Amino acid sequence: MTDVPKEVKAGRFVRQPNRFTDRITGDGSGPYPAEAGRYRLMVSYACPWAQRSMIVRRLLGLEDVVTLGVVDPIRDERGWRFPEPDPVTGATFLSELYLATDPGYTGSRYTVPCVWDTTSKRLVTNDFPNITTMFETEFTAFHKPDAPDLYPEELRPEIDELNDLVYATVNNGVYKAGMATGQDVYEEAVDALFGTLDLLEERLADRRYLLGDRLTEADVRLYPTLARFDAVYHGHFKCNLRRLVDYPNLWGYARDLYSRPEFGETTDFDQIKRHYYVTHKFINPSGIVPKGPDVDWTTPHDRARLGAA
Ligand SMILES: N[C@@H](CCC(=O)N[C@@H](CS)C(=O)NCC(=O)O)C(=O)O
Repeated sequence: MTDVPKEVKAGRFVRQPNRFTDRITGDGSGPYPAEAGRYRLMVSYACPWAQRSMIVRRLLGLEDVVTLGVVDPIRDERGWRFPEPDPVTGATFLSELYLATDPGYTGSRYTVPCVWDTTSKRLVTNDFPNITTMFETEFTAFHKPDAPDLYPEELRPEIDELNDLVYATVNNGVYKAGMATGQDVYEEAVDALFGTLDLLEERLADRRYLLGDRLTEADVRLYPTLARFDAVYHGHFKCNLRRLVDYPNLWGYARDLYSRPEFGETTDFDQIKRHYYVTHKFINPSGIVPKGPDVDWTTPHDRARLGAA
């Protein structure tokens, strides 16, 4: 397992395209109508892309509508494994679900998050941005009464634009830095990452959330990367120009979100650290998991002064 991943080409990490990109529909058109109890979201607590879908599922009150399957945090060459055979699908490895859907699957990885349809016994999607926006826009009939509108029509252009920047330089930027096997490629990724973090720090000086005084999809996209920053990306991925705790606004913003159960209870620092440090053997051959950092995510954040809850 010390081999460089297949997705690193000429020193540069190029993420594989998502194989399954179907959509569940609220209006019942197409093969995957939104229905309570029909779909199962497969996640790992370690994975930032999966945490976003768990946060949105909780914020919208979809816990009884879309069930949750959770894999072990440590992966070997067989990929993600369920601690017990998954009671709904019977799978022991996540790969079984990929191969049941497409026996000729040729991707180099079987990824979480993904959504399984218990009726057709197929994966509907493993396209993480599609999963959150699908919960937000196609499951409205099942949202809890006071559910926030995380993807309001009038803010979509601004949310999408910000998400594109945050994806390229921050969410995926940390992977580009961490997986780089060329010095220039690494430095380019780190410079872009901290350039965006500096911008976000400024943006959050007078706004409680990225879009102002309401929580949106943009916050859900950024948070899981911040939650992993000092614990993993700063050391393991060499993103060490600054730590999250060195950015007063970003750090306060991250603690503000962490204090809500949808964010805090889906953040498992132990699984996060064990996953990255043990699974990425080509970066950390010893598999030693560092003890630190010694950071208190529950210190008061004083962000309420900037706007609504
Ligand atoms: N679907 C996206 C993002 C999801 C993703 O990368 N998930 C990671 C965990 S954070 C995963 O499942 N990796 C499995 C593997 O590398 O075998 C992708 O294919 O790149």
